[in-house]
Amino acid sequence: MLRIAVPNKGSLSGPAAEMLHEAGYQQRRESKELRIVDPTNEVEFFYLRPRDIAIYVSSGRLDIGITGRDLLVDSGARAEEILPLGFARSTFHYATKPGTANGIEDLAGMTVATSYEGIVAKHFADHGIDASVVHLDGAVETAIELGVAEVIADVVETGTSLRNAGLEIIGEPIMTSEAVVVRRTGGTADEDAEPKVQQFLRRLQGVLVARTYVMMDYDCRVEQLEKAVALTPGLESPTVSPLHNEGWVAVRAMVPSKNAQRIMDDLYAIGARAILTTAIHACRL
Ligand SMILES: Nc1ncnc2c1ncn2[C@@H]1O[C@H](COP(=O)(O)OP(=O)(O)OP(=O)(O)O)[C@@H](O)[C@H]1O
Ligand SMILES: O=P(O)(O)OC[C@H]1O[C@H](OP(=O)(O)OP(=O)(O)O)[C@H](O)[C@@H]1O
Ligand SMILES: [Mg+2]
Repeated sequence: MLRIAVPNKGSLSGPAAEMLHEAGYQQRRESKELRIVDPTNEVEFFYLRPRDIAIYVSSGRLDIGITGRDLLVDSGARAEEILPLGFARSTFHYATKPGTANGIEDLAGMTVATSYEGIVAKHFADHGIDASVVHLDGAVETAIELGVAEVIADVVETGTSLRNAGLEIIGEPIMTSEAVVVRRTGGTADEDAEPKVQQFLRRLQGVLVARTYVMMDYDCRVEQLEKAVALTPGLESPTVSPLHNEGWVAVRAMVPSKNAQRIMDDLYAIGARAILTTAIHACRL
């Protein structure tokens, strides 16, 4: 049975459960459940604090887990990212009151409040900056107003929390993050679990593709086929089938959903007709 760690709370928890559900896995019915077995898929899910997940996985007690890249790095655990999942995207920044510092070199000698001590300590060490770090559990934006620190280092998503606290970002992002699948560094603890891990990853990749692509069908004149195929090259190559009316073909190809409307316009402009897009619910590439 594959043993998988899943976030039990916070920004990662809902989207992770949704993705697992779309991939065909049973999920918990109620937020107090900390462990469930999905017998059909031979998987056991452990609902854990996202911050602890890399630590469990590195210990070898659990095969893989879903957590944030920033939380993985912050933990310092011997675990590695094997698949980015495209949700819970964020950046990690230093921020302070305007006029306090212009760049990270000005942070020397200052006190930085953060919930991500591991990331900040490493960043300072890499840049040879000598500054103090104060660990706070959350709401770190308030630390400056209350005099606990001169600078904060925190997750930024929309920037609303920084703006509300009257803070501005200093320097480039320390890192960019999103949800990721992690396993123990150097391979899954239990070698026999490897084929099941690969199957799990294929299912999640299938969900990612289904979320980012649509299927496009259209009819076009044979003379326009090469131009049309250039607009819709598909992943390998589009399917082209004859139509009953001579001189016409039907074409089918996957296209990135964010470009679908523009491609439909371009196809129409070269004479394609009956252009349809349909959602992909699941796939294996
Ligand atoms: N707006 C956001 N706030 C916090 N974390 C976010 C946000 N957007 C994405 N994330 C990501 O979610 C993960 C943090 O999740 P975690 O559950 O530890 O904190 P949280 O969502 O702030 O929950 P809480 O603080 O309520 O426990 C990190 O990987 C972080 O990059
Ligand atoms: O850029 P934004 O869209 O404002 O999002 C970022 C904010 O969201 C998180 O806080 P959260 O609400 O999780 O509270 P916390 O600080 O107590 O964890 C994070 O710590 C930032 O404060
Ligand atoms: Mg938070």
